[in-house]
Amino acid sequence: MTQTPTSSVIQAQDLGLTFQTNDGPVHALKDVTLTINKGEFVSFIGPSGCGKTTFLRTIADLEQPTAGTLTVNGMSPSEARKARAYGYVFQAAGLYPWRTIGGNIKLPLEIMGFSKAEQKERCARVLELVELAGFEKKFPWQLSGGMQQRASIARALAFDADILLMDEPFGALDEIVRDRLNEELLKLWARTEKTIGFVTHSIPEAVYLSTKIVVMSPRPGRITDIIESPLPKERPLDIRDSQQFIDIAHRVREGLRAGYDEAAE
Ligand SMILES: Nc1ncnc2c1ncn2[C@@H]1O[C@H](COP(=O)(O)OP(=O)(O)OP(=O)(O)O)[C@@H](O)[C@H]1O
Repeated sequence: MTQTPTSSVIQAQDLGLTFQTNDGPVHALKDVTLTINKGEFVSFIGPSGCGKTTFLRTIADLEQPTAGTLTVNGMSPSEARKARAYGYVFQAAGLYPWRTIGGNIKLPLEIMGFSKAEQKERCARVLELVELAGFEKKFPWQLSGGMQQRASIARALAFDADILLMDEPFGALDEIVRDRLNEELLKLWARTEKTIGFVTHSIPEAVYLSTKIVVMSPRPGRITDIIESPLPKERPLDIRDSQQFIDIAHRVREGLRAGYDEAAE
């Protein structure tokens, strides 16, 4: 088998972000050094307030770092945003209720000035990818929560950016739907070869999905462990019963506990 050379897509070096608030400075990120390579699926896990969302938002140029350096595809986050380097999926599906699913997916494409024909073609393609073909004319309220979240993923995929940033996209869904979407997301990742940054609170979700798991802890928000997953790329759901899976989950839990202990000191 030939090994594809790894190239770094996101590179953070000693990255810091301190918010100045009325209650004093909040160190949302401190000394974050991380490389995300092309085609990796990287999860960020940690307790509330450890800076997971802030890190994703900094990559997306929605927050400005106060220390260190960050590059996305070799560019500054602002240049990468202008080059439409990524799609972003938020915690809530965030679909406009007065627009159909197709209308929601086409909206950013409209704003970007894609032709009607191109919008139609892209919309059909991404709906197919998330297995929602045939739902283009439905309104969000006619879809289940899981389907709405898939539509929101389709909208993020419509730009065809190489990087997909996902902030707890399945957090509000029940476990059975979440399992199914996790499986579908892995298939989608394998088909599209995107680089994915994924925020979660769930240890099984992080271990099941990721090639790399970044464990974080709060006050200040920092990385306590980076785990390269030895699991194969092809992952049936029952891989979660394997010893290898249990061992990785154990290491994530240990990393989380270490972060808690340090923060309490
Ligand atoms: N705009 C802001 N102004 C001030 N403080 C902020 C701002 N955004 C985030 N913070 C603070 O920065 C820290 C990190 O927040 P962040 O939302 O990144 O954490 P998180 O790990 O994503 O948490 P959660 O799991 O609850 O979403 C928190 O203490 C939060 O209160």
